[in-house]
Amino acid sequence: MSSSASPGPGPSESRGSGPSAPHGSASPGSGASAAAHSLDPVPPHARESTPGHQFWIWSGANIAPINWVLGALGIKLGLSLADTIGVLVAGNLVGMAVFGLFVLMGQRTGVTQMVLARSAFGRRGAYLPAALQGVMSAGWCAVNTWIVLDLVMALLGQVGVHGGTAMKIVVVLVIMGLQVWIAASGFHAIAAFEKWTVPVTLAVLAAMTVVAWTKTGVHWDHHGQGLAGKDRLSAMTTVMTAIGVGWGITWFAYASDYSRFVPRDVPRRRLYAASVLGQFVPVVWLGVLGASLATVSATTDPGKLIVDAFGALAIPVLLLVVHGPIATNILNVYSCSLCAQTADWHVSRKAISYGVGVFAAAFTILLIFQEDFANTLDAWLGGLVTWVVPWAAVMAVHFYVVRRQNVDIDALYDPPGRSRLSDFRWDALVSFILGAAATWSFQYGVPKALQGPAARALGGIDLSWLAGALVAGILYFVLSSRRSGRPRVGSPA
Ligand SMILES: Nc1ccnc(=O)[nH]1
Repeated sequence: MSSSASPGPGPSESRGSGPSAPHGSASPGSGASAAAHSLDPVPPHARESTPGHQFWIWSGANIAPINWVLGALGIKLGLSLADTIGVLVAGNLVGMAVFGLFVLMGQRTGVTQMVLARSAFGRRGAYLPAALQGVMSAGWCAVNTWIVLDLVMALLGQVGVHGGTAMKIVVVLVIMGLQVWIAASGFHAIAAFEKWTVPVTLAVLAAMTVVAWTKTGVHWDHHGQGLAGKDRLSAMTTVMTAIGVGWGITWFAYASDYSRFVPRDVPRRRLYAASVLGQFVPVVWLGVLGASLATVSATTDPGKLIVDAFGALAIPVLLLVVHGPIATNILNVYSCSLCAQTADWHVSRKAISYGVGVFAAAFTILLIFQEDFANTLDAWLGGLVTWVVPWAAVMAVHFYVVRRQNVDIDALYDPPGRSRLSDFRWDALVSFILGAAATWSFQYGVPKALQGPAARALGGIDLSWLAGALVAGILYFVLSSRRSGRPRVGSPA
């Protein structure tokens, strides 16, 4: 086993600052400023995270109302409750199992997910996934904030505080300010926030669930629109892409940004289990809660149904609802700032975080005036799966099959133009682009633009994630082995 996967005495070793030192310019590998530290491999002495932290981070990221809203999607598309729950459980089992593989990349290398992408895509080729991931995480920041607004207003109304659009905008600004502030403080602030707040939130969620399942009259035998044959398969596969497998997939591009703080001697199995369960438990729990409540009322938000059934929960539910976007978006803002640095944007991580906040606040306010909820949401999720799937397939094949987990860490930080990696690695870029085309062709989303020709030919069955993963993964394997023969362990990649 080569030692090349350990950070070694890289540039960060001599800096001695914490992993989130925020000042100055980001010039990874220059050795000149503490700022680059947020992108550099995390040195062994700064790796203090545990599987427990990772569990709370990933649970926090998913104990959010967006998950019950999405759980209701299957019911809205006419599926029975049993089919909806089946898709949620099976899809997330598969999606999260693969998510765990991306978590392990970070522990092994100490490197962020998008810097790792340089290994496959090239020093400048990685600008493409980094830019996409940057836009996606900033977009999430807006979507997660927007999705709770109506509910926050309804709950505030319950406790006697009433207001209109102006008050919604105030709520956006307060939530955005909080989340950007925590994210700008860095990984330790994020880990501490999740560790202290998530257990409380889980308790509220448990109380909500008891009320939901005893007092609201859930129809456990809900048959939906009695879909059968192709119609049923079409709706099930659409839900699978959006929130079954698709949900785990949307998190692949974040995994290593947090697991890089876990020491290498922590057993991989424990880290894998903690991270995968941290995602799986709240996603499926909230999804099932949302789906079951959608059988009571297709139009009323589940949080509102619960408060209507049990008014005393109004304040705890309000806290849970406001906590949701904050716990998720601190990850989005933090990972977004790492993306900007990966694209050699020489601005401090803190400045980027505040910039993301301003952009996301503006975008959230724009969404307030957007009417078509389901369309907007499915378009957003479908669009993500289109690029994350082929990127992830290339990365997984590159890291686990081609490089056999041995990536030359120092080479990742060579300056652009003079990198031991090529600037652009076309085998990865071509596989990525053709994989994205395949994903889109096989997609059958809610909006027309996300209904590709292959999916239409199949009568509306959505196999996008599978098609994209196979095309990008197999193509990358073939191209990369043709180019270099069998790659030598430990050679720059
Ligand atoms: N599913 C998600 C992936 C990434 N960020 C989010 O906020 N949500």
